Amino acid sequence: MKHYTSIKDIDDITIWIQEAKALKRNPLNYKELGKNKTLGLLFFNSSLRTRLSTQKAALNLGMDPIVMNVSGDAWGIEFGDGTIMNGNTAEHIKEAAAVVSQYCDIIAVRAFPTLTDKEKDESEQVLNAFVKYASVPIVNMESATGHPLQALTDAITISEFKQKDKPKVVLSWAPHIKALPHAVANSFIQAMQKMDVEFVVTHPEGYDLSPDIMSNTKVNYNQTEALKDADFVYVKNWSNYKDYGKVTNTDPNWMITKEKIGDAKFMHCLPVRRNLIVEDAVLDSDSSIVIQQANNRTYAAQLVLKKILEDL
Ligand SMILES: NCCC[C@H](NC(=O)CCC(=O)O)C(=O)O
Ligand SMILES: NC(=O)OP(=O)(O)O
Repeated sequence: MKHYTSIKDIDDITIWIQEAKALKRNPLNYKELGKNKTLGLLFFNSSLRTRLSTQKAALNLGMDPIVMNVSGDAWGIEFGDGTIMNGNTAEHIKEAAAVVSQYCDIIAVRAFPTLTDKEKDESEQVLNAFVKYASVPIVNMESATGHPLQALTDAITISEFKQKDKPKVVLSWAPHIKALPHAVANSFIQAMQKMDVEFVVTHPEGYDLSPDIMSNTKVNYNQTEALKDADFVYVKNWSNYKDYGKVTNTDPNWMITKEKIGDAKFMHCLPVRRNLIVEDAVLDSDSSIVIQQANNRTYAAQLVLKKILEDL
């Protein structure tokens, strides 16, 4: 594999899940594979899990990770083509990506959307500029429209915890005070489309996600109906997609409660705001598998890095 930028880079999710589980059983089996190889992690946004689990994955493979908070610490990077750079940006992505490529064998990038410029976000300006101007493979650590390391993690976690061949998985929107990206929901939907699951998405009317992502995925605007007989309830807030990046609904009735999820397992990518997205009673119960889910971030990242290293 060259780059890992979206769920579309997964050729066979069933095989990938088996491979990730094998890495989890023996995480140090490929300690020689990444020897003397450097992974550069570039963060334009905050992170706890991605930052640590991707480094952990690299270390398990014998790689040397180096990390930079690009926003704030680096020079402001210009992404526009032909821009007269007399504003706040000091160097162009053409130089920045070419330079970093000389220090790193693989570059991983986190760059959230603007949530104000839909066209720019959907063009994946930052991620695609790295793909275009870097001379080494690029890994998406959450971009404007996708979080494929998270969604691979989620697929592995569902496979581990499922009690039946074809579990029912529900993606439910939940309220939040801030405008959040669509990336986690987008990639989760794309991963579930590749899995053998009964899948339904529930959210308030008007909060429909991109039709390109949804394709013919089932939507039910009635959360109670959607959650019926669920085995996994995956919860995520996202801002309005049509009224782009706006928070047009904060209805607390969409919060996930113990009563609502019943016997289902609760999943969330984290960080999660307690008693806004989900009540304490869920997170503090055995229904919640968010900690085990976050653990799998390491093995999802390790599998992706292993596949790229093998093709270097
Ligand atoms: N990487 C996992 C989620 C990252 C981001 N969440 C956030 O920004 C939450 C921030 C807050 O709760 O203030 C998102 O939704 O895409
Ligand atoms: N789930 C996730 O990506 O967490 P971080 O934002 O903390 O990396």
